Amino acid sequence: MSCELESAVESALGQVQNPSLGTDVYKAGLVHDLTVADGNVTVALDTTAVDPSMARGVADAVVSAVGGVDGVDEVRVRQVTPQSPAGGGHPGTGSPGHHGTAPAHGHGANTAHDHTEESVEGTDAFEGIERVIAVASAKGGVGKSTVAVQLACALAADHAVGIFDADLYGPNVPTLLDVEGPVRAGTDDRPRPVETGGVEVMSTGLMNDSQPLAWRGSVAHDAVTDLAETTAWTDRDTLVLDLPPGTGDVPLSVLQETSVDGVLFVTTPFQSSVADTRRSVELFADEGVPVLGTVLNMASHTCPECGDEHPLFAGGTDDLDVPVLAELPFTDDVQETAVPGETPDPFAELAERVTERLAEAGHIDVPDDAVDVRGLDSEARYDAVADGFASVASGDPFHLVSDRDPTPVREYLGELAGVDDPVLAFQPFEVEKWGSETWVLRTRRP
Ligand SMILES: Nc1ncnc2c1ncn2[C@@H]1O[C@H](COP(=O)(O)OP(=O)(O)OP(=O)(O)O)[C@@H](O)[C@H]1O
Repeated sequence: MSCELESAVESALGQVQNPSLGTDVYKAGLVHDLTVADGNVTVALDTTAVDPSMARGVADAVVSAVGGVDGVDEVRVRQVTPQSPAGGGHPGTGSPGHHGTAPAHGHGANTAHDHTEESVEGTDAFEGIERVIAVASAKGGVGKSTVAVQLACALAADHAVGIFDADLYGPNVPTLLDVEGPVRAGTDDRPRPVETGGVEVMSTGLMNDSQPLAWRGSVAHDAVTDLAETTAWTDRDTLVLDLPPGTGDVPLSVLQETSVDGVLFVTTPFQSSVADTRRSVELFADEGVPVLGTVLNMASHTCPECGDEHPLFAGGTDDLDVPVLAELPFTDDVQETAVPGETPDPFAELAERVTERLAEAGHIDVPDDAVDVRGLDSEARYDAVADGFASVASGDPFHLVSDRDPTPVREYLGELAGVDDPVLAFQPFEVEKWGSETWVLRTRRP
């Protein structure tokens, strides 16, 4: 460990203001632990005392400030609570409470600088996987895991599919697919998924009691994102993510910290379930996660005697603002073990609808004058941002479309605007993720 680097990092942390407490994050005691090793910096940050609306901004500012220190290659911010162990991540990996890329100091359209955005990388749990589809539900027991597993099996007919069970407390994906652990680690110490019929499966339900789950002591969302990040998938193009039910901390942080292209909600048509789903859909949409649609599960039952179809729940779906992609009957087929590539009809159709909706979600709703830096190299990105920003008057909106998390660009915008504290100056500063490679930033020129 280099002492110079460590003290440079500390002094960068001293520059990050905590707007709630009116002092820097270091003095405010928010930094619980700091590890600097070969250019990799991990900051254990407790933002529980910070106004929740600003906590994310503080974490972003830490990534930005530390990422700007010469010699820093990667910055991770691990969110900790006063009770959680600062170093409670998976051994050797660290758990990514928040991560991000950060630009270096002094970058500018005309500045030749080696330390560009590309040289400072965060880790993305599902990096390299073309499309990640999350399956969520407002309530438990509505068939979310069943739909997730059947969807994965249907997509496996044409794709290399993985399924990740993010339900720490009720992991039932292994049971539905009839697979067992234990999970084995490769030479790189990363857990290998278990495979069935070409589908790769990872779940805490595959771990047996004797396996040293260091992350058991960690907060739940860290445990899940940690496992997501370390799992050694093999060349998957599609990943189905079975979220825990509800809209608590765990599903939300999993969505925030992974590259999810779209979420599918599962509900029964029962009135209160639909009403809860509507609220959950709004919440997820507020988080910037594209909601693909809903599945109405156990909608009807076909009488084996007379062959007539009977609705199972009273109520409708008028309340839902998102399309219903499938109505699934209550059938015994669904209760049988799911087999990759051999899926009951309604799920094959659902897979097609989901694929269509994913393509539609690629459409981005931004004004024509938004600056689009997707696909540009580092220098061209800075040029495009500088040009676009120059044409924006003080108080007017500025929109940026990027193929990576644009949060660190705030520092650069701050330089362009000549403000001392970009976190305070750029309000609002909203980053919305539209897909695994599309982010939209909405802010105003101070
Ligand atoms: N369409 C269906 N027809 C018949 N049985 C179904 C159907 N959908 C789900 N089930 C059954 O309902 C039970 C609950 O399903 P599942 O475990 O998928 O729900 P869940 O929403 O994931 O629950 P939780 O998240 O609370 O664990 C399972 O026994 C499953 O086989």
